[in-house]
Amino acid sequence: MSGIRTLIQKKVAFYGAGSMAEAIARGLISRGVLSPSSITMMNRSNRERLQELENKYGVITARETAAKEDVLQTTDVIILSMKPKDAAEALRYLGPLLSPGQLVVSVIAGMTIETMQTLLGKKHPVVRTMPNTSSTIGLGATGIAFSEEVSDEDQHLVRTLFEAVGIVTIVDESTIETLTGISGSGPAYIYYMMEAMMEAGVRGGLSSEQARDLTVQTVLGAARMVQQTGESPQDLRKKVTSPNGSTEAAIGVLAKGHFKETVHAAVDRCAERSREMGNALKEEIN
Ligand SMILES: NC(=O)C1=CN([C@@H]2O[C@H](COP(=O)(O)OP(=O)(O)OC[C@H]3O[C@@H](n4cnc5c(N)ncnc54)[C@H](O)[C@@H]3O)[C@@H](O)[C@H]2O)C=CC1
Ligand SMILES: O=C(O)[C@@H]1CCC=N1
Repeated sequence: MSGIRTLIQKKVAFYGAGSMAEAIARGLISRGVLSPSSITMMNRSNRERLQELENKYGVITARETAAKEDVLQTTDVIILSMKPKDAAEALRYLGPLLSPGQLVVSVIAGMTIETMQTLLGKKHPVVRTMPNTSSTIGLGATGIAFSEEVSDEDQHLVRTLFEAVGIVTIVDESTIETLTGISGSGPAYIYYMMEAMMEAGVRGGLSSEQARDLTVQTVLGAARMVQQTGESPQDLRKKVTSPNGSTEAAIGVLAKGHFKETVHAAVDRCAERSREMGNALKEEIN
């Protein structure tokens, strides 16, 4: 891959090698933003998983403690991509290894910039992001909040990294939990809706393949309609809904089941849960 020109000439390490790390790494590689040889992935102890990532994407992996330590000491951008419960230990370990030129980027739900810097033991430049798994295919949606210490150049770098795998919005840190409730966790709500539509299709006599194809195309088409026509979902919904017709009947059932209120409550609960996870991490400081 060394002959391929890539957009960013920086080394990036994923500290945590699960689904989110894979989604971003895969997106960055397939979009030609980073070469696989610029990416190092590491996890706590699952060597088979690292072998799988090496085989699939040609990335470098760090398995032994000394190799991991070397990566964490020398890589330009370290992407924290472990679960919140593992973050405190990892950040405490990382802090003393970091030198000033390195940038720490977190995708961890709930963990605040303040908590990150406290656990690192210094006011190191850190970035709090909330991406989603659609980054895998370049259709991610990522919210980003920077600590004061992040230089303009590094802000640009992080933006470029995440824009390569979807859209980016820079937000005030205070809104990132709500953003998690919309776009971070949002794909799961849409999948849940799709599961229900497919099940209903099969119950009504469609084959599972038909139900799947029709549901997928319907979700895709609806999202594209909002994007490409510029019309609001409400106006587009009205165009589907003939007076006294079948759609109106269906929407009536959803409204009776408090569909909108349920979605609002789900988003609120997601944001609240992110805050709870953040608070649990904060408590680990003392
Ligand atoms: N999955 C998703 O849709 C999204 C996840 N996130 C965030 O991404 C983070 C990771 O989530 P997933 O990828 O779903 O989790 P996962 O469980 O698939 O992956 C976590 C990885 O972290 C590694 N790890 C744990 N402790 C470690 C340590 N001390 N040193 C090195 N590696 C360590 C594990 O071995 C594993 O490879 C979470 O904090 C989550 O909040 C953010 C946005 C979306
Ligand atoms: O479920 C979670 O906690 C993570 C954060 C956003 C999506 N997945």
